[in-house]
Amino acid sequence: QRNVDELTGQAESFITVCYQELEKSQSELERRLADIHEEVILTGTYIHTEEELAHGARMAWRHNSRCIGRLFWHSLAVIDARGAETVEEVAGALLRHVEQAYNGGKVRPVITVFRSDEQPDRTIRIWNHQLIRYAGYPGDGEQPRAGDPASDEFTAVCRKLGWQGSGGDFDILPLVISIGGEEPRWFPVPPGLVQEIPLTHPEIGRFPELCLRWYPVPVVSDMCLEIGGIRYPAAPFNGWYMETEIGSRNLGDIERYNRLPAVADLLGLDRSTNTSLWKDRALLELNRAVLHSFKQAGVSIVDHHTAADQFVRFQEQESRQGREVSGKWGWLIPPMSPSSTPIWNDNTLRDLHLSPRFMYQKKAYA
Ligand code: HEM
Ligand SMILES: N/C(=N/c1cccc(CO[C@@H]2CCNC2)c1)c1cccs1
Repeated sequence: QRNVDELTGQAESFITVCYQELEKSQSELERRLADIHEEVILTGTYIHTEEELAHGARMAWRHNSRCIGRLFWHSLAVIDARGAETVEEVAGALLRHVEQAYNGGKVRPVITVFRSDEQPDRTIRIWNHQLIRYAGYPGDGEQPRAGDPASDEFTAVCRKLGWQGSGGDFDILPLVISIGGEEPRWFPVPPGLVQEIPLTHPEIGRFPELCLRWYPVPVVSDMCLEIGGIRYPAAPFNGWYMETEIGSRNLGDIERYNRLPAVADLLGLDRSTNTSLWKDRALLELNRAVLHSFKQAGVSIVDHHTAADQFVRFQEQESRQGREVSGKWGWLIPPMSPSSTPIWNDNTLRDLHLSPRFMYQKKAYA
């Protein structure tokens, strides 16, 4: 009985706000609430309409306290894939998501929502952290490591399932999907689907000697979307990149590709002392190379200053709508030159833990 009351309460809160924002009438709201109440009593759950699913997903983005890119929350394209039954159908939907999101370089924010987790034996899980990501190879005593250390564990799972990579720094991992307790199935990403971007620099002609590249679209695929008490454990979503994610973190972090020394050496910087600020100069040129290369390739990307300004516009927009903004300062400030952005001095940010929301969930493997 508790679950029925808890679910009914969560449904009521969501539907009330959702129908208000969609400017539906009071009678339509009351009818929907009565129908849901009956459905929950009869079946123990309830099914979202396409409209409720779409607006709920947009609200979950708008609510996320860690996201700097929320100005465009209203434009999220929502693909309803709750009817996908087999792993083959799921894999097909994921490949279509990547294509739709890339959109020839004019990246579109898209989310694909698969069925909710009512029936455990039919629950779909995507084992990838992101649909497109590079493999990681720890190497052994003799062999040097290769690829993205963040992918080492998942890459080992893929190899155990029979997938083979080239062992290089930029092998694109397969899609790994499971349904209920079944063994996961893996599907290679077709080579032509991902137009990777080789990194060049606007002034440093020898930059390509670093042999660096990155994929155009980040599609996070391991978070759970919760709307009005209903959980969707497979709901991959993408936006476009902010350049520092690639330049400062993915390629810059010591425990990731750790390329700052190589960039500094190419620049002929003095790495024998911190006071030359060689790491800072390497970070700057690496981030400039990322922006330059994406622009050259005609692929959407945002720099951290523009993204911060857009976040301030989002705060103003939300204030006009009479909504408080949920924010986590430590996540919203960019990893490069944070104090030069307007977010730095914002001491009003609070994490409001709003729902609908995106949640972390137990890894599908290990
Ligand atoms: C449109 C362009 C977008 C940009 C530039 C952007 C930027 C970012 C950045 C830089 C982060 C921090 C990531 C990190 O430090 O690892 C973030 C976090 C996040 N974003 Fe956005 N975002 C965008 C769109 C979206 C969309 C479309 C969604 C979902 C519908 C979304 C949901 C989230 C969530 C859930 C997090 C927190 C992830 C976590 O806790 O690990 N974002 N965003
Ligand atoms: N630009 C982006 N960046 C990210 C947004 C959310 C999560 C991530 C990756 O998160 C990892 C876990 C915490 N940091 C790295 C990256 C987007 C991905 C999907 C929509 S926008």
